[in-house]
Amino acid sequence: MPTINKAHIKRNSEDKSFKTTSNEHASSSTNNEILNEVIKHQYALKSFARTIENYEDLIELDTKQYNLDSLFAMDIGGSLCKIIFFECKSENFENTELKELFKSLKNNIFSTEDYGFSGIRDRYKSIKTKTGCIHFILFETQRVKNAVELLFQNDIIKNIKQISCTGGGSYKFEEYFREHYNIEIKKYDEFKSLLTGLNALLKYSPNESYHYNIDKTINDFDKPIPDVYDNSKSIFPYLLVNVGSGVSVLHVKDENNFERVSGSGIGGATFSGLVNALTNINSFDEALQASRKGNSANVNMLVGDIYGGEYQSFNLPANMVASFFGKFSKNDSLDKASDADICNALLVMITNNVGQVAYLNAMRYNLTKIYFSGNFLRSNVVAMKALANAIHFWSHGEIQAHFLKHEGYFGALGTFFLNNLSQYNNI
Ligand SMILES: Nc1ncnc2c1ncn2[C@@H]1O[C@H](COP(=O)(O)OP(=O)(O)OP(=O)(O)O)[C@@H](O)[C@H]1O
Ligand SMILES: CC(C)(CO)[C@@H](O)C(=O)NCCC(=O)O
Repeated sequence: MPTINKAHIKRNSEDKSFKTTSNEHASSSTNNEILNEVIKHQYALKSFARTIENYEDLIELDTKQYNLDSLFAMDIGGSLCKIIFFECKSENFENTELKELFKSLKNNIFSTEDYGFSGIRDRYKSIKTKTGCIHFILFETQRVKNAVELLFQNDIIKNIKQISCTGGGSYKFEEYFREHYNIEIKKYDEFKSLLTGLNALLKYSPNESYHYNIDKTINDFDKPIPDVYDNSKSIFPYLLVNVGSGVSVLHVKDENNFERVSGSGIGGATFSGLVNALTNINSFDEALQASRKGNSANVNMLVGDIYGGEYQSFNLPANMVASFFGKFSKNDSLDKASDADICNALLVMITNNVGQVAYLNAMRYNLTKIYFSGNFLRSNVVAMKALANAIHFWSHGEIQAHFLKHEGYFGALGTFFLNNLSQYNNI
């Protein structure tokens, strides 16, 4: 078995164009660029999906029954733990002790937008409902234990008896929650939750989904364009491609009818894992930013490297990737690649693979609409545009790629709805 010579790459990364060798060495200008890009994307989505409307079908939470348990829902995945916090009105608590605890919980959560090493509250994603506001928080799954302690102080934990939860971690951490906090995990299936959250927002929250205009001659090529729905038409059927740690592909036929038709083990954690193994970069956002500066031709074997130019008979241009990371098969090429080149090649490789799996499954089930969810696409504009272009190109414009403001939060949101909304009580 060949071993990846990470140390070799790291040792030789000194003279490369992108010099981020660790978090502490990242220059402030790099950090600013990351921030700018993320803020620009978030700013564009700011006005999307801010409320839940059209309540005829979506019955509101029963305001008389609030307790601290029902305000939370979690989705503990392979990489990230997503948490929903529902901020109801404090007068909904009849019990004075609970009312006070709720106030201190709110103070704790809203005193900051960053919790510990990895926790983030996505302020621009919060959604107003008739009786309160839904907030979205995430942590790295490896820090889920700290997350509980940071969010809920001791006196609050004692008053939480049960938390609704989905994702693999609802099984993996069940015992831990019981033993350490005396909290029971109420489990919900991850795909049922994912679709409950997604369908609710597609139907009731204006502009949850958006697309990119793939015509580069149009000025707003760079901007996410909100999808406009005709309320008299069904949102079904569609293909959902969830790019989390791994990739799951769901054929969604209608509200209560879906099938997991495909998947791929080449997903978000593959990206993060290989960035970690091959470079000195150790955060997802930094890797995305680095990928923008990289030249993957230092890493990938191109058609031109094999043919000396294009492969004319079959229309394969010289700059087309013949084999991702193919140049690494020659030892001396390792020295020529920077961390940024590697990040770029990895991002494109994984995105291309996701795109192909998505396109082929859409063809297989004759679907013209693909939604992409999951945190691999979190502020990942490069990947989203690449997916939009690839799907358009391969399908000759017949299939459109759609993206979602709440990217990786639908599982947690669906769990929150399933646990609280009476319309789902019979499920
Ligand atoms: N701040 C971040 N920290 C770590 N990974 C991030 C971050 N932001 C985005 N990601 C990417 O998102 C991926 C996880 O996505 P998501 O939260 O949808 O999946 P998951 O629920 O953890 O995984 P699964 O559903 O497969 O169990 C990571 O593997 C990484 O590629
Ligand atoms: C295992 C799950 C479902 C956990 O969310 C996900 O990571 C996934 O779909 N992985 C890909 C598995 C496959 O190759 O089909």
